[in-house]
Amino acid sequence: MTKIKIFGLMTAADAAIIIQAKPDYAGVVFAPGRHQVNQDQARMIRAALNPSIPLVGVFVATPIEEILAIAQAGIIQLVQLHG
Ligand SMILES: O=C(O)c1ccccc1N[C@@H]1O[C@H](COP(=O)(O)O)[C@@H](O)[C@H]1O
Repeated sequence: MTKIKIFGLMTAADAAIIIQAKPDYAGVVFAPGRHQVNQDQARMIRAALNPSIPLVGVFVATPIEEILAIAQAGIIQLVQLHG
């Protein structure tokens, strides 16, 4: 079954729009680039999202301890290791 992820959320306002689209997943990018967010931004996005939409964190060459800390804080529900 096809699943849809909308990624690149950067603000709580983005999350409010995403809720209406009802994707299977939403994604935030912690890797450097134009979509990059920090933990505080990601926490606000998580809080603004519908709880039924899992938030995926995209990481590139990030120390596992940092990824685990973000996941264990409940900011993201899934980890995407990119590259
Ligand atoms: O989109 C980004 O800014 C980004 C930056 C660094 C790593 C991953 C990024 N996005 C994620 O990668 C996929 C797209 O991958 P590809 O371009 O097809 O290789 C996208 O779905 C985001 O999850």
